[in-house]
Amino acid sequence: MHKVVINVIIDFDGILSVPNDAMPISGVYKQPVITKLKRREIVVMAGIDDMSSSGYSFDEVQSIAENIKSHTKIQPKIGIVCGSGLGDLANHVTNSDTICYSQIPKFPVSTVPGHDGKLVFGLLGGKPVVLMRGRIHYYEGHPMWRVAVPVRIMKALGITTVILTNAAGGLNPEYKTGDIMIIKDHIDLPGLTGECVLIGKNDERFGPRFPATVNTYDQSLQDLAKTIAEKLGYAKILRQGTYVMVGGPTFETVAESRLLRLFGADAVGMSTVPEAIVARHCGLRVFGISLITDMCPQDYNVSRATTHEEVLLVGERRAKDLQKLVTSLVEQMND
Ligand SMILES: O=P(O)(O)O[C@@H]1C[C@H](O)[C@@H](CO)O1
Ligand SMILES: Nc1nc2[nH]cnc2c(=O)[nH]1
Repeated sequence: MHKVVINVIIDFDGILSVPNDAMPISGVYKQPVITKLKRREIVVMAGIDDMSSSGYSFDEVQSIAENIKSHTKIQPKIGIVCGSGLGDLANHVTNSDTICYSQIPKFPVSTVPGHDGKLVFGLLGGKPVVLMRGRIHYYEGHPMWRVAVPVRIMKALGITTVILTNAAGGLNPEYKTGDIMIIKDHIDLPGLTGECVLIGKNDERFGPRFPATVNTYDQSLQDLAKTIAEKLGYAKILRQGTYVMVGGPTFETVAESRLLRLFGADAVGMSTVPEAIVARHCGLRVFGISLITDMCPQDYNVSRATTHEEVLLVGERRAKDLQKLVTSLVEQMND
C-alpha cells in the first residue's frame, strides 16, 4: 500500500492537513490549505486503518472459531497458553486433536523457538481443554491486539477459564532459577506507556470500554494452586508475586532490572499481560504462572547475560513439575 506522509497542524477549530510534497511545513497556517478534515478522513487518506489496533471484528473472531471447531469434536472449557519451553504440557493431553496455527485462516503464527504453533485439543485431568502450544509475542512485530486475539478465539470456542504460563526473569532477590511463581498481579508496562492491548475501537460484544483490572488473577484458583503445589512437595520453590511485562526482545540491563524491582515487580517477562487483560475483558477466569528461568542481574559485579537457550533449558528441566501442577489444578478446579 502506498502511504502518504501528511503533516498536520492541530487547531482548536479542527485539523488542517498539508500533504508533505505540496510544501514544507513551517510556521502556522492561518487558513486550511486543502480543507478541514476530520481525523478519520486524514487517516483514510494516509492509508492507515485507525481501527486496526482493535483487530479482528467480533464476527471475524466467531468465524475463526467456527473453522477451528470443524477440526475437532472436543468442546474445551479451559484454555492453556504454554510459555517458552513449556509446550510439553500438551503431552499429557489424551484423545488429542492437533491443528497447526498455519492451517487456520487468520490465526497468528509464532516465530519463536520453543513455541511450536499448534492448538492441541483433548482431555487433561479428565476435562476438555485446548492448549496453545506456542504464543504470539509483541516483539515479533505483531500489533498488541494480535498477540492476544487467540484468547478471544478460545472464548468463542467456549472456554470459561484461561491458564497462562510463561518463562520469566526473577527480580525478587529471594527468588531462584527454577522457582514457580503463581501470578497474583501484573504491571502492564506497555499499557502504562500507551500500548494497552485494548486501545482502539471497543466492541461491547467483547467487553466493556473501561474494564477494571483489579483482581485479574482469580483468587480461588491461586489458593487451589498453592494447596496443590504444597501437596506435591513444591513448597520450597513456590512463590506468589507480581509479573511485569516489557516489550522485549532485549533482556534487561542492570539499571532496568533495578527499576522494575523498584516498581514492585517480582518477575519480568515479555508476554501474558495482554492475554490476561483480554481474557478479563471478555469475562474469562484467569490463572497465571511463571517459571523463573533466570535471575535478572541487579549488580554490575555479578551480571551475566541471559540467553533464550538457557530459558528453554530451565523450562525443560521443570516441565514435569509444571505439568503435574497444571494437570491437578485443571482436575480439581470447578468449571
Ligand atoms: O512466551 P514466554 O513469555 O514464556 O517467553 C519468554 C519471553 C520471551 O519470549 C522468551 C525469552 O527467552 O521467553
Ligand atoms: N524480559 C525478560 N523476559 C524473560 N523471559 C525469560 N527470562 C526473562 C528475562 O530475564 N527477562
